[in-house]
Amino acid sequence: MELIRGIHNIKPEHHGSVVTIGNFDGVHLGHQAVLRQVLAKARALGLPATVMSFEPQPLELFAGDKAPARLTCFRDKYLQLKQVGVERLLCINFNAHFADMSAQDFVRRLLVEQLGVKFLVVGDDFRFGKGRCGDFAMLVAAGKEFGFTVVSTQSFCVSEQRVSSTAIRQALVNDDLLLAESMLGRPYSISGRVSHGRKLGRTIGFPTANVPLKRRVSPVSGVYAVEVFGVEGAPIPGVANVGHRPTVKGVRRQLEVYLFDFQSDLYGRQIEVVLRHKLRDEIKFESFDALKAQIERDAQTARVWLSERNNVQLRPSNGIENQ
Ligand SMILES: Cc1cc2nc3c(=O)[nH]c(=O)nc-3n(C[C@H](O)[C@H](O)[C@H](O)COP(=O)(O)O)c2cc1C
Ligand SMILES: Nc1ncnc2c1ncn2[C@@H]1O[C@H](COP(=O)(O)OP(=O)(O)OP(=O)(O)O)[C@@H](O)[C@H]1O
Repeated sequence: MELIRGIHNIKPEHHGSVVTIGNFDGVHLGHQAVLRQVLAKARALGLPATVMSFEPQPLELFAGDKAPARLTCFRDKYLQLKQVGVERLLCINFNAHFADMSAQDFVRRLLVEQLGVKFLVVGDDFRFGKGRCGDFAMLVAAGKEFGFTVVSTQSFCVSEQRVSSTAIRQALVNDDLLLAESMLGRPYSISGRVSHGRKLGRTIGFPTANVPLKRRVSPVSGVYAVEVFGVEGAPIPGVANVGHRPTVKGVRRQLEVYLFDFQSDLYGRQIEVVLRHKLRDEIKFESFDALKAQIERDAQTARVWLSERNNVQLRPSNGIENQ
């Protein structure tokens, strides 16, 4: 998949495309349905399937700290879009200058002159341009004038609820990991590179791999039974905390994971931590010893939960129990 970083990097050879526009945070099942539509049309027209997305997301510019939590960082979004077969990702730096572009300029300069869009797929509630003045009707009218087709997406629902990044964030805040999974089409996970921590964990028998969340606001917090991918062929079970570690006066929020029965060095490795089950909220303990005792209990509960889950999954589906 070709990544075009910014409008200034759109080249004449990028002219002529089938485009969809949005944040695509999480690349959930609703997004995937839209992308299938885009890919099918792109194949039929012999043009590249192109996603236009924004970094930061518009609300991250407008609302700052009050912006909704992010389901995926840009790296994961890139990989997920690539995996579904998108050929081009145009990532627009959503800054004050871009936000100031009029709806007319967005259509004429960007969509028509630079991208030469031939077919556009957007939600019928899509708004764009300075002051969110542009809407679906305006795109349809512009399509007639400049010779491109605009279609709206059909709502993709799970259990009669429209799948959206917002609904998934809400499910995660409610600790409903299974509902989030049913809308994402995969379990919720956090990926990142393991960095050096304060190395206090190992002094209490729980060395942890730290994954900084950087500027990303996480929709989850607390202690989870997890499985870690990307280290060995098979996932490694463990227990993780997402939070700012009030007991040790931690400042920044991060993900810390203790992998069961695992000794090797993970520093610098890119890992994916799949959250399987929430155990509890993060709390401030009176002492480091009390924290240690609780982490021991957390680890034990996580081990039991994960092994029971695996036993259920290994059980034959014809109802005959293993002896
Ligand atoms: C399973 C688990 C649960 C944790 N729960 C809490 C908690 O409730 N409160 C807290 O302040 N820190 C919690 N922590 C974070 C510890 O404070 C942290 O792992 C320890 O200080 C080691 O930090 P280090 O990686 O910088 O060495 C937890 C860590 C793990 C692995
Ligand atoms: N469930 C869905 N069914 C059909 N189209 C969808 C669905 N969810 C999103 N889309 C469409 O996918 C494109 C990108 O969506 P975008 O990421 O902006 O919205 P979203 O997932 O609904 O997020 P939010 O909850 O933040 O509004 C848009 O054209 C949007 O209309």
